[in-house]
Amino acid sequence: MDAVLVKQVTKAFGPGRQALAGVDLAIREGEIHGLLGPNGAGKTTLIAIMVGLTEADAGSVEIFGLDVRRELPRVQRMVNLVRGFSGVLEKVTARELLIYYALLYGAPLGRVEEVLRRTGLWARRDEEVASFSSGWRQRFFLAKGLINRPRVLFLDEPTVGLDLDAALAVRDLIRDIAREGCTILLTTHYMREAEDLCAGIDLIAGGRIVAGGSPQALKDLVRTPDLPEPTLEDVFLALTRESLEVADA
Ligand SMILES: Nc1ncnc2c1ncn2[C@@H]1O[C@H](COP(=O)(O)OP(=O)(O)OP(=O)(O)O)[C@@H](O)[C@H]1O
Repeated sequence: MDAVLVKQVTKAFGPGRQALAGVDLAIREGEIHGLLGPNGAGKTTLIAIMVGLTEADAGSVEIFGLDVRRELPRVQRMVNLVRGFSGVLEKVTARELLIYYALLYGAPLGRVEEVLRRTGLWARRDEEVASFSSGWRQRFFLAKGLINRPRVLFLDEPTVGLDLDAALAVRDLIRDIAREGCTILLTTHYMREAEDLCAGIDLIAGGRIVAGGSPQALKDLVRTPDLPEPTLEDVFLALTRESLEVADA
């Protein structure tokens, strides 16, 4: 069974403001799946629909066979969402905040220690999250994202703004989380990150999926005698620009 199955999802934010124009997407259980696209392509809107924060105008999303619209409370117990650039409360320690989230989700309090250890935050559990550097903050948000043992974790630009070392540490953590069986949908503007982490990638532009497949399969799509060894950046530029030119024509 697919962990996530999206069929013909559309969403408009008013007349002439079509954010998603019939998106199909499938993610296999246990996979780290990339959703890549230029600014305004529809990635965040699609994630919001997949986790039940926003309603699609048409189409359906299933998480492990459960329809997000009809089974929202059950779906929300199975998923979690981590965004880059999230704010945190002042004057509260990592442990205190995680206890709060555990109570909110009805998770056993023992889960707090587990996620603190899992994310390397145990030694800093009694420090204020507001005092953490961006990289440590992002670890905290991953810990928060794991508090309800999600089967699918949505990561919307989880390494945005991090320096290389911090980004690499977060990527390692993402890989470990997937290895433990969690399915992950990742958006990122860093092609290297997508290539390092993702088994499958969908490219979205102008609210439509323009190509999908493994990083290698995507490169094969744009390989030419002039460009015998395309990078994922080449793929991204060629396919997203092409689709936007068609949409503008
Ligand atoms: N709440 C909203 N009201 C009106 N328009 C919106 C709203 N949210 C998104 N949009 C529009 O929908 C389109 C898709 O936006 P979305 O944020 O999903 O793109 P994105 O791919 O996540 O972009 P980025 O890479 O910049 O985060 C954009 O044209 C955006 O302006």
